[in-house]
Amino acid sequence: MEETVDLARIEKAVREILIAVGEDPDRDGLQQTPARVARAYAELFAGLRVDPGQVLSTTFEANHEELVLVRDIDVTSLCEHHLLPFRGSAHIGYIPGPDGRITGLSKLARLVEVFARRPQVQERLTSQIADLLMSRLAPRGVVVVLECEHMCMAMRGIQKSGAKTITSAVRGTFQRDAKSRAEAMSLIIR
Ligand SMILES: Nc1nc2c(ncn2[C@@H]2O[C@H](COP(=O)(O)OP(=O)(O)OP(=O)(O)O)[C@@H](O)[C@H]2O)c(=O)[nH]1
Ligand SMILES: [Zn+2]
Repeated sequence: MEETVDLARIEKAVREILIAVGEDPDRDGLQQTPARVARAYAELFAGLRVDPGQVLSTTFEANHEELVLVRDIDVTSLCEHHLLPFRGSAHIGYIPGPDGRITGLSKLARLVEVFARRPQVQERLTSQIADLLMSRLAPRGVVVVLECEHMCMAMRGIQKSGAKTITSAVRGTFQRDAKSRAEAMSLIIR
């Protein structure tokens, strides 16, 4: 895992892109742009340098063997095909396992951030969240639903703004038991 982002290299590349599209990278408004874009990319791809497992290192005991659901978590990521944003909401639910371990609610949102700040496809982002929760919390089940609009479909190409892509990843009891899956989905899908 690279420890730091090579800012100088991004700067050089962005300057090249500006020239390639017919701009003058030395004109007043663009002089600082390569450096700004480099810093922006360092931020937008910061998740590549974070171990997502660490996010779930704090867990608590609780006598709650029923659904915990955090919905409407803001999610913004960059599609790995065009490096354009896709954004929307993540809904994450789980049923704690027999040993009753739960995690802090904010950690679910932190987990979304770590995986979203990488070049992504929405399907993988969805399943990475579900799989990490399964492996770290050993819950009875996990359900993750993402609803996002992709700028690569809105700003360019087919140019259909407003289209929402919904992806889900269900694990454990939600996969086996249609009733508990339907219950979770009824709370998620409005
Ligand atoms: N499955 C999936 N596809 C995505 C995601 N983000 C972007 N895409 C799609 O990736 C595909 C890339 O297709 P290509 O034909 O290689 O690229 P393109 O010529 O730019 O495609 P168009 O967008 O159709 O113009 C497009 O259909 C995008 O809509 C994602 O998160 N998941
Ligand atoms: Zn795309």
